[in-house]
Amino acid sequence: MLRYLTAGESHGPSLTAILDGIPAGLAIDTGYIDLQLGRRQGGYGRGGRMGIEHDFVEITSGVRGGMTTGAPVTLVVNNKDWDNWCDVMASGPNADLESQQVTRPRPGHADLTGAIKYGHLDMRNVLERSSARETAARVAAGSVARQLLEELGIELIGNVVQIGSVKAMTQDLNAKDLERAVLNSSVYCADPEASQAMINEIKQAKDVGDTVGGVFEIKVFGLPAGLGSYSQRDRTLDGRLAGALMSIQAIKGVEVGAGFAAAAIRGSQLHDEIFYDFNSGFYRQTNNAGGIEGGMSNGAPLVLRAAMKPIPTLSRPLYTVDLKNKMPVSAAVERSDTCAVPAASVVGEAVVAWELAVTLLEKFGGDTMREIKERVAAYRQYEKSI
Ligand SMILES: Cc1cc2nc3c(=O)[nH]c(=O)nc-3n(C[C@H](O)[C@H](O)[C@H](O)COP(=O)(O)O)c2cc1C
Ligand SMILES: C=C(O[C@@H]1CC(C(=O)O)=C[C@@H](OP(=O)(O)O)[C@H]1O)C(=O)O
Repeated sequence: MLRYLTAGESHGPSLTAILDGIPAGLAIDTGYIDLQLGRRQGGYGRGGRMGIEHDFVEITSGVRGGMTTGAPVTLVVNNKDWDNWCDVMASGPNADLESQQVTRPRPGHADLTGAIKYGHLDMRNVLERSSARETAARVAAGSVARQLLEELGIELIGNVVQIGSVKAMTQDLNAKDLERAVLNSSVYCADPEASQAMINEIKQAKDVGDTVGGVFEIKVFGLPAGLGSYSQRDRTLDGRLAGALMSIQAIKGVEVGAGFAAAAIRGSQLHDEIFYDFNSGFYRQTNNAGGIEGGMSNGAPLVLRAAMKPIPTLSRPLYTVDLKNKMPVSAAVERSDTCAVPAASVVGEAVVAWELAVTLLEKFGGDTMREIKERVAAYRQYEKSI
């Protein structure tokens, strides 16, 4: 069974992910993990914190000589900002709990409900863990899963398709060309014209002390048919991927394939007709299903979209109520991002990669990469020959 946990506060010393169930014999390239961590820090619209951090991974267990051993893999990403926060964040009795106390909850953030739930007056105790800083650990974990998938010929890439009201044109590209186009854009959008308009949209929001959200699309190429299952509801691939994407901070909607648009068209226009080729097996000429039918991958590329709301911390803050005296005040203003949709797209890639690795190991089992590769290769032959 493949699973992981993360721990760590936004301004604490570090973030940690413990990955359990990673098969032995997987080559781990820390440079690859660092590349993904760097992408997550980037994207036009990020705030001052990203100028402080320079994320890279340290592996403290489960890997020897660049190969996984089958033992739990521990990944650590240090917070450089800790140096500026160690007095406030110290775990001992001498911590300076007063100076950075947060008592003015930000509408749209976890502050108020977290304070009620965990019984805090100082909402620093909430925001430290609810912060999307935690997604650095998730990207590190997802990058390990992604290396496993890549060894099996499965590739994925996130593409920002909307920022505020600016939408990109559909890009029907193969995995490599899509990745190239995304990496070329400072908002991680494969459509160069839309990229520039998206940057302007973010600038305009920032100029008036506001924030902006958007939509990213994750495409996965090279999946075998049959990951996930219809046999129990908690095993459906679409349910699990939607859950993974919705678990990212500020994600408020997920679509698979035609998604919400499917509700407005007839079945005859929507469903992907099935064809057969004697060399390559079953295929479809359209992909409105987004690569999932009956809770299982159907062999076509996966197409998932996630909608992100605008960042809750505004430099022209909204009204709120001070927890100390219940008087109306402006919400706390923390240093903040204006738009983090490009970063969220990299987090989306990571959580999707992880979930796919889980379902893949569920189907094929195996404690070593050799076993898994043999089983996947045999299954791919079977898929073609059926
Ligand atoms: C990559 C990323 C960066 C984020 N940056 C900020 C930020 O700088 N300021 C902020 O208030 N919220 C930021 N958020 C969003 C909050 O973390 C999120 O809205 C909050 O945790 C409440 O969760 P919810 O929106 O899912 O309800 C970011 C989210 C992501 C995914
Ligand atoms: C630190 C990261 O994102 C943070 C997410 C975040 C939030 O409230 O979610 C608030 C900001 O933190 P700070 O208050 O330290 O500037 C972002 O910078 C990161 O992505 O690595």
